[in-house]
Amino acid sequence: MTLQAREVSWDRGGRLVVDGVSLRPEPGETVGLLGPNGSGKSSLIRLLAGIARPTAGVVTLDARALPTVPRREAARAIAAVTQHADTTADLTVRHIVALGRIPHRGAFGGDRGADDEAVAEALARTGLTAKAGQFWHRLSGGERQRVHIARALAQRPRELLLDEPTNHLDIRHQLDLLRLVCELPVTTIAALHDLNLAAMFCDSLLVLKDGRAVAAGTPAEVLTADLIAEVYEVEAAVSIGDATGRPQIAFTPHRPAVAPGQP
Ligand SMILES: Nc1ncnc2c1ncn2[C@@H]1O[C@H](COP(=O)(O)OP(=O)(O)OP(=O)(O)O)[C@@H](O)[C@H]1O
Repeated sequence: MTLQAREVSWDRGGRLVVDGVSLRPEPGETVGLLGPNGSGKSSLIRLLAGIARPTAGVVTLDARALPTVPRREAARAIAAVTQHADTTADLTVRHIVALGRIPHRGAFGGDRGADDEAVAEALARTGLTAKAGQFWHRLSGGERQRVHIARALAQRPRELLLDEPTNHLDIRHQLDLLRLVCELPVTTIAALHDLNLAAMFCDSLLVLKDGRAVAAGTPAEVLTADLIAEVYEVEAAVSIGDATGRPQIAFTPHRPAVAPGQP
């Protein structure tokens, strides 16, 4: 059992930005959410995180409607790193990562040893151990992004929701982060823009367009040249990598051919 969406819709300001989308990840798998700007990826992540409620359909955690799950239980199970996550307080990296432990604290405090261990592990996994004492305002954009991921990891969630987790990272850190996410025994749903990274690391993909799910399946099933032309309106050649057995996408500078009669 995992976090699932059943036919969820979200009317946001009079427009359906998520329109009847279902998502049923296998426990432990990494799901890539794809789609052009404005297709509803962040909105779906907000619904799955319980930050917003769907106007139709239901998000479930272990088959229970999310609003009926006790707040603390949901906060322990689900960690979300949303877009533009920021912190105004000027804390050190270690303090910010330790905020991920808050859902584990009871009325009489928590297990200090377990907290310290989880924070140290999250810092190490995200390559931030040497930066633990540094203040937030002295970090680069990519380092800040890794701090947010580390905070989510320190929470030791079962379900991890990531909205464009690699957008500020250099290529090494992009690869490191996605490799890490895949190795974690955690169900991860990540909105991604880079189709090659999605193909390389995700177990399955869900493609959104105008709020609707237009394709779902393994990267090889989903990432065809036709689908890329239809959804992103770009021309691409798709091959299967010898070393990876996964699709590799090479884009061309041309616009895809349009059907006769279309503008
Ligand atoms: N606060 C809001 N109120 C009303 N509509 C919104 C709001 N935020 C976003 N939208 C609209 O919802 C739609 C989906 O946006 P969303 O951010 O979910 O897309 P996305 O796929 O994550 O896009 P991107 O790749 O650009 O991050 C867009 O058309 C957007 O204009």
